Formats: sequence, structure tokens, C-alpha cells
Amino acid sequence: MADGLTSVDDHLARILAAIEPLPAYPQPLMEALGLPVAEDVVAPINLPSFDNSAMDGYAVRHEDVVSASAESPVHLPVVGEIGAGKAKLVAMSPGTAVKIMTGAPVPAGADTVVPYEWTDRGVAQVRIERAPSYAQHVRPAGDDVQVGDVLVSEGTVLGPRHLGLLAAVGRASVLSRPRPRVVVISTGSELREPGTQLGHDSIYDGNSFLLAAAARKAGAIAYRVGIVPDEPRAFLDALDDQLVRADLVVTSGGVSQGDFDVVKEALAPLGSVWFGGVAMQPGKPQGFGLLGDDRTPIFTLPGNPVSSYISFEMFVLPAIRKLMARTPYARPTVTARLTHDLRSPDGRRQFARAEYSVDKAGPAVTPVGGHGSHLMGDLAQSDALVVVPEGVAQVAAGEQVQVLRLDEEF
Ligand SMILES: Nc1nc2c(c(=O)[nH]1)N[C@H]1C(S)=C(S)[C@@H](COP(=O)(O)OP(=O)(O)OC[C@H]3O[C@@H](n4cnc5c(N)ncnc54)[C@H](O)[C@@H]3O)O[C@H]1N2
Ligand code: MOO
Repeated sequence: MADGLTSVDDHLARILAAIEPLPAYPQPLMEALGLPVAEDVVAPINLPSFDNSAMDGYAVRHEDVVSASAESPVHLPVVGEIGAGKAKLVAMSPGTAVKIMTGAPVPAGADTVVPYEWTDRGVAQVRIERAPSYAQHVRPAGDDVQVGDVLVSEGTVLGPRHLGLLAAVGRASVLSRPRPRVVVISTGSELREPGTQLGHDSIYDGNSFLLAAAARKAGAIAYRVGIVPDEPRAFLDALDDQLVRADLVVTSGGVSQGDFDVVKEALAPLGSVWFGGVAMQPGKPQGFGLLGDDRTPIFTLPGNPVSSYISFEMFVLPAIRKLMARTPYARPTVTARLTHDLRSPDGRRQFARAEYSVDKAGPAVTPVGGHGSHLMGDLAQSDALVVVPEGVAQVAAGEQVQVLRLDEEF
């Protein structure tokens, strides 16, 4: 690319090539919510697992009640009662009835259930005033799920309905990859923790919240380490402390051309982290590499808040998803109509902050604010990014553009 820059696509390809999904292991069901399952889950039992009643009423033999009507009711002796989970009686003789509750097993000898509403609710004897059809209100075993059915296929992202089904067939855990543990470190001697006093030359650390929240939203467990000053020793010590609990590290700041660019200064000598420019705006200065014996991926993102967030979207989010084996890795674009003209630096892919909407003419996208990568206020007003390709310097209102919808699940 121009100016010795790496393209966005090449940088992402390099990152994804270096990252393998985390090993899968059995997770308790509730831990697996939102994670892709790493097995084909096969039903170990039928659902229902036995013939059971769909109504509160009486279990009967169909041929005993087939003639019942209001004018000519059928009377049957009631020989027992079966509640759900209280099934002492397992069989009944012809010409009798058994009280049965919803969900309770239909006794052998019965094939049909008469709901209370069609009877006098008798205790010793019941009067049946309407004839059910054969097998009415009986839910047969295996009606829903049969042993051996594939309930959830590998790669499915587990939602409430899947987890409910897995529990219903008796699974207490499911094979899936764990949530990646993402450590977020902000660098900069000018940074202060929100809620503390600000000096004349200091600013609050917004980025570690921005990035940790984005990591959590992506499905990771995020550890926000907070602020490390511009001292390489302090930065390396912080990294050392954190690597034990990290599947992925994200830093912000200290990667451009400044005199105190701590991240670059500390990591460049190791040789395992690439630093360079990526042909994008915002987010040009980037770094990526693998650290320590576990070869933990580290992303050194630029400090400007908008740059760090867009870099996260483009590079860290796909990496987190690959660790979870969640596809697609990168957020897909959608097409929308641009409502206002947009200019873009030539030779770089621009990500312009925008608001997505749907009007009478279809999906539309409206740029929000300027190009400055310090504009956090505008970023918070946006829910989309317009992607302007590298070779395009201007896009006119009315043209169709590619858009990343930042709050959409995918
Ligand atoms: N001579 C050059 N200067 C700069 C270049 C360049 O190519 N040549 N690139 C610019 C670009 S583009 C970016 S992006 C930034 C990246 O700088 P760093 O990653 O080294 O980040 P810092 O210098 O530490 O900070 C930049 C900016 O962001 C603010 N910041 C940093 N951390 C946070 C935080 N946690 N929360 C809120 N704001 C933060 C910081 O105060 C600075 O204003 O470099 C340009 N310079
Ligand atoms: O890349 Mo910087 O991120 O343009 O502000």
C-alpha cells in the first residue's frame, strides 16, 4: 500500500492466521449462554419420556366412553388418582377411570384423557358427558424429541431456547469454548481514573472503559486493569502480572511517533510484536503480536479514543470471536443510502461515524460529526460506521455505501 502502510485486510488476515480457537470443555449450561456449542448434541432420552396427560381430568379407555353425550352420559368407577411426579398406579382395568393431572403418566390400560370440564368431577364415580376422540389429550412418548435426534448442531450459538431443551433432556453441561479473558490496559501518564481529581494537564481514562465494555459485549470476560504510566518498566511489570489471566491483551496509547511512546518502546525489543501503519482512518498506528510461552495475542491500539474503538471493531472483535469459534469473525457490512456528502483521505479506508435509519426510500446512513479521532461525543451519538474504500476520496449524497452497524448482533 501507499506510504508503506499495510492494508486493513492484510492486517486482519495476519491476526486471524495467528489465532486458534480456545480448547473446548464442558461448561455448566448457564455459562454457555451466547457461546457456540462445540459438539453435535444428541438426545439421550425421548421427550416426552413417557405417555402423559395434557389435561387435568380422567384417564380412560376410549371404547368405554365413545358413546358419552349430555343426554346419555357414561358412568365409570374412579379407581385411583395420579398426580405429576406421584404415579403409584401404573395400570388400570377396562371399564374404570383414573383421575390424572397434567403431565402425569397415563397408566397402562388407558389410551385417552377426558378433561374435567366434560365431567361432573366425581371422586368415587365420574359422569362423562362428552366423547373425546381416540388418544385425545395424551401426549405420546417421543412426540417432541426422540433418542438420537441432533438437538443442537456444532457451531450453534446457544440461546435460552437451546439451553432449555438441553436441560429438558437431562444435560447439565455442554461442550463449548470458554469466554476469552481479555485484559485491557490504558497507557499514558496524563490519564486519571474517573471519579478522581483532574490536574491542569491530565484527562480521564475513557479508553479502558470503552474497550473493556466492547470486549464484554463481544462475549469475553473483560479485566480492566486501568492506567499504566509512560514508563516501559511499569508497563512490562503490568503485562507480566496480567499475562497469567489473559487469553488476549489490549492496550491503548503509546504506539505512534511520540517521545514517550511506552508500548512501542517496551515491546519492540522483544521482536514478537509487529508495529506499523495500517491504511485506515482513524486507527493508522497499530501493533499486533504474540507474547510469552502461551503466545498470548496482544493488540496495541492507538490512544485516540475513536481510533482505539474502531481498531477494536476491525481487529480485536474478530480475534475474540475466533477464540470462541464464533463465525463470522468480522462484522458484516450492510448497504445503505448516504444522506450527505462525505470526504475521505485518499489511500486509506475511512470509517466515518454515522447514524443508521430506515426511511421511505429504504436504509439510510447519516454522517455524525467530523473526522477527528478525539471526538468521543460524536462517537457516542453514532451507531454505525460508513466504510469508504481506500481509493475513494469523496462520496456524494444519494450513493449506496457499505455500513457497519455497531450495535447489531451477528
Ligand atoms: N508525529 C506523528 N504524530 C502522530 C501520528 C503520526 O503519524 N506522526 N499519528 C497520530 C495518530 S493517527 C494517532 S491515532 C495517535 C496515536 O497515538 P498513541 O497511540 O501514541 O497514543 P497517545 O499519544 O498515548 O494518545 C493519543 C491521544 O489519545 C489520548 N488518550 C490516550 N489514552 C487515552 C485514554 N485511555 N482515554 C482517553 N484518551 C486517551 C491522549 O491523551 C492523546 O490525546 O498519534 C498521532 N500522532
Ligand atoms: O489513526 Mo489516528 O487514529 O488517524 O487518529
